Amino acid sequence: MQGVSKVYPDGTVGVQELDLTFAAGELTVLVGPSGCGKTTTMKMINRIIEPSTGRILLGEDDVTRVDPNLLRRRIGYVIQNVGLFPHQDVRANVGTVPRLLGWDKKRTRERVDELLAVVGLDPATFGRRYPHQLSGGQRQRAGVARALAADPTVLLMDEPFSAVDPVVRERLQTEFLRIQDTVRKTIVFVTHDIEEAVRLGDRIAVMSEGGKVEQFASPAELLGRPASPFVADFVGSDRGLKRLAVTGIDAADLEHPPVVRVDDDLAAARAAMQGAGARWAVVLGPDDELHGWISQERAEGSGTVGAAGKRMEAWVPHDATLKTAFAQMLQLEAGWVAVLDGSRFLGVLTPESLHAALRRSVEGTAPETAGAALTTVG
Ligand SMILES: Nc1ncnc2c1ncn2[C@@H]1O[C@H](COP(=O)(O)OP(=O)(O)OP(=O)(O)O)[C@@H](O)[C@H]1O
Repeated sequence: MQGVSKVYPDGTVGVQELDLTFAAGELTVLVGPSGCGKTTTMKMINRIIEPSTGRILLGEDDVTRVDPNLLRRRIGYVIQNVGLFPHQDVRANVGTVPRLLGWDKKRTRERVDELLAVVGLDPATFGRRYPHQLSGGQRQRAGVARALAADPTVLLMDEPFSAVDPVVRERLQTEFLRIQDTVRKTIVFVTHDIEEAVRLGDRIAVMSEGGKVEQFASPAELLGRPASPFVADFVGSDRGLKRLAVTGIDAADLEHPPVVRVDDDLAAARAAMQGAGARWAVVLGPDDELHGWISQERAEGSGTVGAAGKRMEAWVPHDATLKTAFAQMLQLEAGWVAVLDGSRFLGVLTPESLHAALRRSVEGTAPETAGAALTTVG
């Protein structure tokens, strides 16, 4: 979108001089308070609303020069409460655009069944049902399948998950992320819910009244470095906590306590802890798999580490987020969690290293300015 404005006939400015680039294959979220122009922005992309000025390019094409009907077949559209046709069954609903495109019956049917399976609706069970015979979550899934039917390059989603309860919403979000992982559409997603924005977005545009973009950034950057008091206020005072959910574990974040083996004797364990100046050591099996841990106290006397050590349940895979690691720590009342690659031990996270990892994530996403470099030192 280049210099796009929308002034409604009554003089209301929906959006003003908007410049935004949506990267191919990414999910971009438009988020902001009610009335800030999110829906106006989205609906100009498929020309449900005509822009007053400016240009909107889809690849090479200026969308204002494309026949709107042809345009909308290239752009899937999912709205709140789905907008499924009430008098058509699920199969007919999902097959809408392929039919418009003149696909034959067999091809349409195959595509519909494939998509229903993708969104987790068994075609045999749900294909012949009408929208009122589905739950809110199932209707939403059918809506997503319909939007994907003709394999559009772009998907517009306007608060698609806001009409269902929080538990169903979270499940739909998880499923949707899985679908996006396989289809990799260019998605513009409108929500007023910052949690949803942070969870789903590759990039997030925070908008304020008049369609002004206050910040356009990755979730981690938005939470770590809000560009203005407006953004800081909008993302919330618990943004530090929210950031845990969007920050992955980096090898450099891990701590490396002394390591002993299950069949080592206790004298060796004592020596390892003394050598490292540590009060405890991680106990590993022969293939570096996590067995547990042993404290200085339990390492007194004679015998093997395996017999004296304690089992350890607190672990996370290396591709988990800091939030998962922190949740494990709290749930198991553990002072640390092990980070594993498959079953292989990589290192541990403690509250201190979690905190350092959060700080690192902010510094890592910051532009390379002299100021940022200075704060990193020390
Ligand atoms: N047809 C219209 N005529 C006049 N003003 C309009 C029209 N449609 C929208 N507006 C105004 O344009 C501004 C932006 O509206 P828009 O629907 O884009 O906001 P939004 O961010 O999507 O809000 P919400 O989160 O409440 O859905 C608002 O002030 C709204 O009142």
